[in-house]
Amino acid sequence: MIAIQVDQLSKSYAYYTKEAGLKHSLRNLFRRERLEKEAVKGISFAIEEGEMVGFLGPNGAGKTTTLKMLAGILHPSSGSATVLGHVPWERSKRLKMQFSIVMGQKNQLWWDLPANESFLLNRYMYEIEEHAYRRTLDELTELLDVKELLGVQVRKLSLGERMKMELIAALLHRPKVVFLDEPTIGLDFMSQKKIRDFLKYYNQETNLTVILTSHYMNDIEDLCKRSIIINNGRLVYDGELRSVNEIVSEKKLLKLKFHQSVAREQLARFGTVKEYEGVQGTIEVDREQLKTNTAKILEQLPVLDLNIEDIPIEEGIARLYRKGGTEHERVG
Ligand SMILES: Nc1ncnc2c1ncn2[C@@H]1O[C@H](COP(=O)(O)OP(=O)(O)OP(=O)(O)O)[C@@H](O)[C@H]1O
Repeated sequence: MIAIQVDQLSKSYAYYTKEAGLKHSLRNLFRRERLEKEAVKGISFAIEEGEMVGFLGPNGAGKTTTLKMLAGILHPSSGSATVLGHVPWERSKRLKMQFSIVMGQKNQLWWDLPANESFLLNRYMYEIEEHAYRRTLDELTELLDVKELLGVQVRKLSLGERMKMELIAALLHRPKVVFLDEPTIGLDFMSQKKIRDFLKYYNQETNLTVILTSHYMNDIEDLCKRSIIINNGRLVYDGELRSVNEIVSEKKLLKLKFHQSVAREQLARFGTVKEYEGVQGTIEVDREQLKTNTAKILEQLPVLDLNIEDIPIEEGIARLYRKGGTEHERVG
C-alpha cells in the first residue's frame, strides 16, 4: 500500500530585494522589486508503507521545503500530495495522530524538564491510553538504553542521549509515518551507529514508513534501500544509492599492486593517477577503455593484484549535484 504520494509538487517563495542605504530605502517604499524563488519544481514520487527512503540534496536543494509541505507546515504553490491518504496541509487530526517529524537541529523536548515530563505531555496530546503508553515507553527506553535517564533534565543530557529522547517522544504514539531530518547530526560515530541500529530494528519490527535526510552517507547506505535525490528543486535521482555512479560516472577505478616499483608516468599512460606509491597505485579509467587498458596493464606492468571499483558514492553524488545551478526568476 502506498503511504506517501507526491505529484508535481511545487513551492515558490516570494521575496523582495532590499538595497543598502537611505536613498535605496526611500525608493523601496514606493517601488520594490519582487522576486520569486522556485524552491521545489514539480517533484513526483510514491513511497510504499514500510519503506525507509533517503532524501538527499545539497544545501538549498529544497529538502526542508518538501518535508514541510508533506508535514502540513507549508502549502504548496501547485501540485498534490497525500500522506496515509490525507492531504497534509489540511491538517486533519487523523493524520496528526499517525505522523511524526524529528528535526536533529531543533529541540522538541522541554529543555528545563526531565524527558519523562515532556513524554507525559505527548501522552495527553496524542490521547495515548495509560497501559499502551507504559508499554511503548518501556520498550523504547529499553531499546535505546536510556531508562535511567528519564528523570534527568534534558539540558543535562549528552547530544546522543537527547537525540534518543527526541526519537522516543516522536514514537510514543506509534505513528505510521515519520520524517527524520538529520537525526544523527553532530553525534560521534558510536552514537550514530546506535541510532542507526535502533531505526533499522524498529522499522523492521513495526513497518514504519520513514523519510530520512542525513549528510552522513553511512546512515543512508545502511538504512535506505532507496534514495531520492533533489537538486535545485528538481528530482534528479530515484533508486539505489549504489547505482548513482552508473548514471553519472563514465569512470571506474583500477586499484593496482605490483611486484616491483612502477614509475608514475607508466601508470599515467592508462588513466588519471589518483593514488601513487611506487608498488601500488589507483587510476581512473573511462568505462569504454576499461577492458583494453586492463589487458594492456596486465601485459606491460608487473601486476601482483588488480581490483576494479566504482568511484566513491560521495563523488558520484557530487557529480550529480554539479549538473544543476541555482535559479532566481524575476516575476515583477
Ligand atoms: N521563506 C523563504 N523565502 C525565500 N526563499 C526561501 C525561503 N525558505 C527557503 N528559501 C529558499 O528555497 C531554497 C530551498 O530551501 P530549503 O530550505 O528547502 O533547502 P534544503 O535542501 O533543505 O537546504 P539545507 O540542506 O541547507 O537545509 C533555498 O534557495 C532557500 O534559500
